[in-house]
Amino acid sequence: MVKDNDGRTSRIAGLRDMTVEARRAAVLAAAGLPEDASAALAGGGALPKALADGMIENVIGTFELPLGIATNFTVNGRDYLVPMAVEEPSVVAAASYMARLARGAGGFHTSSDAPVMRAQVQVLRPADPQGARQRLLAARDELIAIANAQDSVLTGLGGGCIDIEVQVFSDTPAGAMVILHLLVDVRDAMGANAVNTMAEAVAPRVAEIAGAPVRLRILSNLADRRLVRARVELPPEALTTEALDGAEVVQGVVDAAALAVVDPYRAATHNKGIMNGIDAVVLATGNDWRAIEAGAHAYAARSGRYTSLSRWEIGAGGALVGTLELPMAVGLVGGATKTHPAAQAAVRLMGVTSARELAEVIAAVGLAQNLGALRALATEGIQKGHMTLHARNIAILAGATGDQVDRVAAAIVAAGAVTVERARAELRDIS
Ligand SMILES: CC(C)(COP(=O)([O-])OP(=O)([O-])OC[C@H]1O[C@@H](n2cnc3c(N)ncnc32)[C@H](O)[C@@H]1OP(=O)([O-])[O-])[C@@H](O)C(=O)NCCC(=O)NCCSC(=O)C[C@@](C)(O)CC(=O)[O-]
Ligand SMILES: NC(=O)C1=CN([C@@H]2O[C@H](COP(=O)(O)OP(=O)(O)OC[C@H]3O[C@@H](n4cnc5c(N)ncnc54)[C@H](OP(=O)(O)O)[C@@H]3O)[C@@H](O)[C@H]2O)C=CC1
Repeated sequence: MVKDNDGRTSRIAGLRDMTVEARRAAVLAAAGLPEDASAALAGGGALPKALADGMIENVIGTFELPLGIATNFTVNGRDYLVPMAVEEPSVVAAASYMARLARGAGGFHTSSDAPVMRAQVQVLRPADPQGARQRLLAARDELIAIANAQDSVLTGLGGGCIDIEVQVFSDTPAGAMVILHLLVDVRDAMGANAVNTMAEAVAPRVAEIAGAPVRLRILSNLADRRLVRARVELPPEALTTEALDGAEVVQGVVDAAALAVVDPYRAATHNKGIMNGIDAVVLATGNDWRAIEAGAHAYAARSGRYTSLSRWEIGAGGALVGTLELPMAVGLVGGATKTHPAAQAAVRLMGVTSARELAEVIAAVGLAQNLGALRALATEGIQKGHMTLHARNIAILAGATGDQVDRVAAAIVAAGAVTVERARAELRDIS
């Protein structure tokens, strides 16, 4: 077992072949977590009804998803076991596989901006939009002070409103508008509530200064001051398959990725593959996946044309170099991150101690997921690996239970017919 310098390891041989209980125990042991984290990760009532009732409205129960662990991740020289809540087969396997390949080449390298969010305050139809803009910019210090008076906890932690920006839209369907942005360092929070409070607090003074009414006061999910970046570099040998040498696979990945740069139809699917990994970790850690999705796709369209969030190039020595950059507004406090017991246990399992560290690991998972799909698409095609794992779902749909599931799944994969009809026939044969 390779261990990193924290004594934690993300490499657990044979994990896939264990029972669910044995896997959970192995994962907790590898993460150095005590047994008491086990119940929260096991599901089956880990989110008490009373707690759920306090989280949203009109609660009638809880809804569960499988929680899997992506293995093999090394990010900036540190090992991470990554919790992923997702319903789609082959996502966890593909991420783990690509992380295993990356691990042999130094793993993933990441960086991130300070956790700065934007809140927007919309001023409607000022008589003098440019004059209003300049008056607001001149009142920068006063507006920052009003904003920061709202959250002494945040400012005490070194965060708070750090700047303002003002933009004029002289022609909208509702006339001219001046939009003030508050730029707020939200530290370890996702930050929506924190910045919304500030936006509402500055609004009356903004209206006074601009000489016109204010309407919207809300954060922007295009968190482009809070970007995260991940990079991986794989020598061609790492990508060699039975049928293709490494250089061919590298070229195949680069070719496949190029279409997503220029074609929105392909970019949507390519980015969906990235979000397969990102959303699963965002969800497992109790974060707001709609916010992450909105930010990612708005960032992908920032030039006016929707494009790929990642880039794949051929670097020195024929290495495959992959890079990903996107907004990542995730937190370790606030929202469900501190109330949901499984989310808290997932964060402990990862061993992240800041929102930025969490964001960076998530970006590494997104890049690994993207490579998993591209490698499969550039070589054997997506159906082989994906459908093999999907076969278990099909077996269950056909009515298989217990050990019938694996037997039926193996039979329909061997027959090359991963369909419910074939699974029913196989089930009849073994019953
Ligand atoms: C599925 C694999 C990994 C099989 O690939 P394989 O070559 O059969 O795998 P393997 O059995 O040789 O195992 C290699 C490693 O993969 C992992 N692995 C392998 N199997 C398991 C498993 N059952 N449970 C847990 N981990 C698994 C595991 O890490 C293992 O190493 P180990 O740690 O064992 O030494 C491969 O075919 C693959 O990566 N396929 C791509 C799958 C994928 O991308 N799925 C996403 C869903 S499709 C989609 O929604 C997005 C898409 C595709 O449209 C995006 C786009 O178009 O860009
Ligand atoms: N468009 C969108 O995306 C929207 C999203 N939301 C929701 O907002 C929620 C997230 O808002 P968020 O502001 O993060 O949540 P919270 O308001 O729950 O948490 C943030 C607060 O936690 C306190 N805090 C304690 N320790 C820290 C620390 N280390 N770093 C930062 N803050 C700390 C701060 O002050 P204090 O203790 O004084 O509160 C801070 O204001 C999510 O549930 C999201 O779904 C809401 C509206 C819109």
